Amino acid sequence: MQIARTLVQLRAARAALAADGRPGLALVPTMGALHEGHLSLIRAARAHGDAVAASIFVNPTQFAPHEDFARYPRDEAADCAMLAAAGCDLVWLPDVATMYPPGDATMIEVAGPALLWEGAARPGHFRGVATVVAKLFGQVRPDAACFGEKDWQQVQVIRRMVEDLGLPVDIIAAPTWREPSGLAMSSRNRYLGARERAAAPTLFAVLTGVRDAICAGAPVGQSIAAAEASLVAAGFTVDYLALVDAVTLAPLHEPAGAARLIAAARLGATRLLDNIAV
Ligand SMILES: Nc1ncnc2c1ncn2[C@@H]1O[C@H](COP(=O)(O)OP(=O)(O)OP(=O)(O)O)[C@@H](O)[C@H]1O
Ligand SMILES: CC(C)(CO)[C@@H](O)C(=O)[O-]
Ligand code: BAL
Repeated sequence: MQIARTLVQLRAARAALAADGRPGLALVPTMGALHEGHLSLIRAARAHGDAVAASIFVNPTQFAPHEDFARYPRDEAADCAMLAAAGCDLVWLPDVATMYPPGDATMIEVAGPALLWEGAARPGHFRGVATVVAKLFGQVRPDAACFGEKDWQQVQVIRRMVEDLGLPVDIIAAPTWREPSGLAMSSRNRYLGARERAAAPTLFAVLTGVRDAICAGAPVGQSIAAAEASLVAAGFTVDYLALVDAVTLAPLHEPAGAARLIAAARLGATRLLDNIAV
């Protein structure tokens, strides 16, 4: 596995892959602190592309000032070992000055699917995500890029940006990788204390319960209100739990077309996301 830390090294590594007869490249953007969910993306990317690159960059512009940028888990050595073992060909490890050079003055603002939910709970978050993903695409020049459905809204925002800007990158969405308890794997799960970890799988259990109730004909508003009450009883603070159009993220009052149940809820200081198809 080649490791690139500068744009010069990245270009050389990219050229070496092409010279090796592997012109197609799929990128898996990450913020590191890797787990099995990330490795499932590497496998999905391998199934699509000739070669696989991963990037690791904890992107400051997608964190608000009060959020966990400074304490976000970082373990580059363990991440690189996991990527190499998973068959990754290239890892891109840029620093902040490479991603945001002096005088940097361009940000990408997606409206539409970025406005509600995570966009409302974390103002500026998707602006940072869209900007860094567009930069990564420009630097790595992948043919495809793979993102996890765990961050459902993020996938829709990136698809919107790629379509609107005409970026030549196929977006692959990979299913959410879960622990046996049902808890969606996430780098932030390592913030959970023992009691919080025991309560965390309730989020997925509650989502599947709401989905089943809605599919059996129960009213959406009533099912969601009952689910929020169950989450609060389990110790969560609910940021949102909503039935939405799977692509536009517009709220739905009854299931129609491709619908998604999305949720963000906090256990202590740890914010968990999850979603399922309805
Ligand atoms: N459990 C999972 N299943 C599938 N994809 C995942 C999972 N967890 C993360 N991903 C995907 O991995 C990519 C990188 O995500 P990131 O590095 O932020 O990890 P994370 O576990 O989502 O961390 P965080 O706790 O910050 O949300 C994203 O496309 C994300 O959706
Ligand atoms: C896509 C991403 C790597 C951009 O920083 C990040 O939002 C993430 O890890 O999901
Ligand atoms: N996986 C989403 C990245 C973030 O929470 O900033």
